[in-house]
Amino acid sequence: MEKDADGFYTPKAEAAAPLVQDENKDAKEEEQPQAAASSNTDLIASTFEVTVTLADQQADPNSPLFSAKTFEELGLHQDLLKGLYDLGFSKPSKIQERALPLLLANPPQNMIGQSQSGTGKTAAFVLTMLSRIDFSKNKTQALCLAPSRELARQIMSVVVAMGKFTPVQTEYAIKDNLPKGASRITAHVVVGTPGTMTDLLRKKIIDASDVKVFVLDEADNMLDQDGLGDQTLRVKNLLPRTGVQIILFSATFPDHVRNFASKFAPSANKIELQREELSVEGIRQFYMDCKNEEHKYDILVSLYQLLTIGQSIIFCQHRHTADRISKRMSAEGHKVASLHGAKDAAERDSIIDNFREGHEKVLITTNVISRGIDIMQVNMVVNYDLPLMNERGNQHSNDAKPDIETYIHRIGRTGRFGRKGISINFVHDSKTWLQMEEIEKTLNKKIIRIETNDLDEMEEKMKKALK
Ligand SMILES: Nc1ncnc2c1ncn2[C@@H]1O[C@H](COP(=O)(O)OP(=O)(O)OP(=O)(O)O)[C@@H](O)[C@H]1O
Repeated sequence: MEKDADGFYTPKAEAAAPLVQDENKDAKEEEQPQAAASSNTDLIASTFEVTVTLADQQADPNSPLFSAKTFEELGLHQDLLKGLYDLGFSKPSKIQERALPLLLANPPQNMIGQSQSGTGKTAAFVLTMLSRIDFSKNKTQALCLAPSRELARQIMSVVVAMGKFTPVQTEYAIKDNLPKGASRITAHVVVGTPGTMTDLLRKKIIDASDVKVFVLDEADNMLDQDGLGDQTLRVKNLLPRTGVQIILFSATFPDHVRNFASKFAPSANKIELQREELSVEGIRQFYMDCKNEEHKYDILVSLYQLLTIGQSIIFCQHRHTADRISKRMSAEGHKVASLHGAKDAAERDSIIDNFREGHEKVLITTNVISRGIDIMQVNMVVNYDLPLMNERGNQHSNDAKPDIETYIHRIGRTGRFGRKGISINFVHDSKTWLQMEEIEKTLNKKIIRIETNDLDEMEEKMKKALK
């Protein structure tokens, strides 16, 4: 596929032709000679199944037209293929295989896409944004929203890396990131969080008149009426009424947002996971039976050696818990970092960057980075507090419900793209027991006990799980 006279990268519907031919010619997955030798694509054993429902009910979702075994078949511009190879991507992952032909087809259609954590959803929507931009126009054409600044920054790094060989211009819509006095953003792609994005659109700093792709990453979270739903809807209402392809991606779409998602992205093609398929195979889930709240802290400290073999993320329900245990551990000579939403923007950026670069090995945090964050070296996640539903009063009530979606996202910070990982839940009373049991039941996945008083057994079990 070439750029047309206007400099527009067109993911033409003709891409369908070679797609069918290749599929018939040879069902084998061929190695791409151009692809980087270091590619780790073989790590992704696609054991999970997705259900594809096309907006066009006459079409057969299992047609080879709607699946692509190679990036070349997709008719991606060669500058994007170069970007992919430069990143070491040699062939599409399962979600990319199924989603990209639908996302890139013309005329553009909305998409609601679900696949497990760490399976490559970002590349699917980033390639779509980059493919639809007319680089000859200095106008904003793609917007992407994420629930946290950390995730927005990570998505931006993928846009920049995949677009390395294109003339793409990018800008953030996150707090404290715009140059002072900026009065106009003309970047092709703007990635941000909903509050700041609304602000920039309202003030006409971003002119939305040419926007043709609107992506919500972690879409169930972005649409949740108890959370970011209102702000996200405000952004949508500031975009052109027609001609915008709406793309929603997440590893989870709980029932209470599915309806709203279908209204938000009407007539969307849908890719869905079965509920039993939600948690990733490579993540071994454990629990430790702690005596009480204080014992949880002692156990965490005793785990420190193991936490630092690779990198670990410790999730707490509240900011003050994250601060308290990180201060205490630091005072006792352990090197840990803590990150939560009450820290200022610059500090948040430097904490996550340090962790990403491996300067810190243990990060104590809250749900703020439970979603989307992709750091391959993280091989352990600890639920110091189990995630609980965020209903008013619920967290402290005796029948507080576990937040299954957040649990899936939290443990999904490990076991990325076919790697092995461990998650450990701390339970310490009958309430937390019941909550963990509910998680186990809902996900239909055994959570294995590890003794808190036998460090050797613990280490052995964990090392085995990571093999
Ligand atoms: N085709 C590919 N080949 C090689 N690596 C890939 C490919 N696609 C994605 N990856 C890598 O897999 C990792 C996980 O991808 P990504 O962060 O997009 O997952 P995700 O599905 O968005 O997860 P989450 O639900 O947690 O947000 C990233 O490090 C990415 O670089």
